[in-house]
Amino acid sequence: MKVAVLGAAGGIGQALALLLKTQLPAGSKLSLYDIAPVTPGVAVDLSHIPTAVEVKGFAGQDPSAALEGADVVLISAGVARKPGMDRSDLFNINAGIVRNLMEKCAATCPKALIGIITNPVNTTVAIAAEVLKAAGVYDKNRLFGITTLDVIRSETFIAEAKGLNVADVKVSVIGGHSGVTILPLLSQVEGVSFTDEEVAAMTTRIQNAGTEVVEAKAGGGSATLSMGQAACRFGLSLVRGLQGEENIVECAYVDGGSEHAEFFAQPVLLGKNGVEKVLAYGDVSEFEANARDAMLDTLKADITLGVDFVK
Ligand SMILES: NC(=O)c1ccc[n+]([C@@H]2O[C@H](COP(=O)([O-])OP(=O)(O)OC[C@H]3O[C@@H](n4cnc5c(N)ncnc54)[C@H](O)[C@@H]3O)[C@@H](O)[C@H]2O)c1
Ligand SMILES: O=C(O)C[C@H](O)C(=O)O
Repeated sequence: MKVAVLGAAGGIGQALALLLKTQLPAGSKLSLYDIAPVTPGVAVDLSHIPTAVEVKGFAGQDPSAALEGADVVLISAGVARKPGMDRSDLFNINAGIVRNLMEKCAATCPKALIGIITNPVNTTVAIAAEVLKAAGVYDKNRLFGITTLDVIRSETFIAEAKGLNVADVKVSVIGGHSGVTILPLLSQVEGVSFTDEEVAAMTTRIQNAGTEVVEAKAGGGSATLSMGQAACRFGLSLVRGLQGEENIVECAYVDGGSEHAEFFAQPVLLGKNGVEKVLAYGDVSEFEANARDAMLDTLKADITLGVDFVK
């Protein structure tokens, strides 16, 4: 199994690479690419960790060598927010970065499962899809916006608030990955109940958690370590699915035939071809139904921005 990380010298990329080096199955290959010249050095550094995962690093303008034979590609290349910015403010720089990297993926590893981390995810995933379509290699089951950070935040915050063992807390987060498009389905969390006030406050906390980190880092970037963990969890789930393990379910932002929008985050069953089945997200409360319906104009506009950028 070969996993490529694009943006591997960055805050997320290095954390993710470390976790993958220690957690990928024995015999895996880890391929690190970034425009930063330090990237081969990051790979050398990681290669001294005694696990049966081979690491190679590539720098420069062309990621092709890093992508050759990749089964999974995780993309965190791009710029991150500073205080006062929305994720959409990253579009001007990150849209072109994702488009260019996806052109290389389409040419070099068109069958790979591709997970997009680079923000604004609601839009960059649409860009990725359009590039793959233009190259004639689009398979909607192989492209994912990684929204796992919203899931692990929800698990953490709910466990803290309710005094639960976090390992027992399971939460679906649907919609997209920014502001009101992030919708945790608190009504479905087993073994806990929330007052209306708690639901409103917890939903807002989860929606604003990225900003919480951006402000706490005070100009030093956005979430990197928690995102490294989230991307590792998601990447390992993709690998497990590819290896034929059953019942691997993660929430992800996919082109899954949703009635709500062309791309929509919801639980998906993963398998040997990526998305095996898009799962229904189940019954929702009145609060959640209203929040879901209220997000759709924003989400659709985010998607259209990406489609138009490529077309
Ligand atoms: N999906 C999520 O939940 C989530 C969470 C956190 C951050 N993010 C996003 O992830 C992205 C990366 O964040 P970060 O904190 O790692 O930023 P960072 O600045 O620390 O790292 C970004 C890396 O991308 C590299 N890069 C830039 N252009 C490149 C290109 N064309 N090809 C290859 N590499 C390139 C840079 O050299 C840098 O090493 C940001 O857009 C951020 O908003 C997403
Ligand atoms: O908030 C950001 O800009 C980064 C990321 O999307 C996050 O949710 O932490």
